[in-house]
Amino acid sequence: AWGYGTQDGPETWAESFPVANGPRQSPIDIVPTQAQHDPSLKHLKLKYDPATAKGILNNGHSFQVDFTDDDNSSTLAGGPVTGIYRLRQFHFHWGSSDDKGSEHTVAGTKFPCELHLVHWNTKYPNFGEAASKPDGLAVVGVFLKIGSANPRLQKVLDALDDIRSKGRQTTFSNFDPKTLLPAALDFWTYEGSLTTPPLLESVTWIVLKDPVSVSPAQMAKFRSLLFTSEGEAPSCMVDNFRPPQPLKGRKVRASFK
Ligand SMILES: NS(=O)(=O)c1cccc(NC(=O)NCCCCO)c1
Ligand SMILES: [Zn+2]
Repeated sequence: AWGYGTQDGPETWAESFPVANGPRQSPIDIVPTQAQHDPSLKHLKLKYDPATAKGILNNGHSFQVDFTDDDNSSTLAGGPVTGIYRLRQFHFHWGSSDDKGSEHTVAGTKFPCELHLVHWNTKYPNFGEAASKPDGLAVVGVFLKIGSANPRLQKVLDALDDIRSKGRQTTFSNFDPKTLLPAALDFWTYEGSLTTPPLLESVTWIVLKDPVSVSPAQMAKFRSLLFTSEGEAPSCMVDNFRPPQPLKGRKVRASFK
């Protein structure tokens, strides 16, 4: 199976997932001076109901907070997408030290952590179907930058003690992911893919320009998770990020001047 190590990491993924070398792979390096302001882009409309938060899971690659997605209680609309996309889960990618960890980079700058809020297009019957369509998914990316402790992260980080090993999950309720976002929702957008296998080219990426803060102590909590299951030799869950991929002629648009 795939991972982030030397034997199973991003440089090996094309062996099992040839789309890894496809025309619209993610993440990318975002170069602000090359991004074109598109005044026709609508503002992002995010409506999240805290009651849809369901559980938190260590899936062996990251940890994710899952949401019930059987109605339009938690949705994304506007921005670069047409129609309504339902929130499915959010998760993070982070580094072994504060100088790396994000998947997208900004003019070569790496952030210590990146949050992904994953939504699927309700024109399709479910997430699995949507994930195989070119307009099936919309992922909002948020950079985390080292600074003061972020109180909005604390409930998520406090739950990590219960999901230390791969396969562990616990209930996680009454959480509004909107509290994890920066004040301004200015964004860059481009057509890309899942950043992990199966690397499906089905994602409209919406990467927010403004980061939110995370403290070094909070980063240490992310790094206390394990890639491995209980009973296996423990391996710290760190550096679970794919490096930037070739742009291959794609345009990155900016919602702001
Ligand atoms: N990292 S990401 O592009 O936001 C993203 C979003 C939604 C799904 C995925 N990847 C997967 O679901 N891969 C299947 C197995 C992953 C963990 O079990 C990646
Ligand atoms: Zn991700």
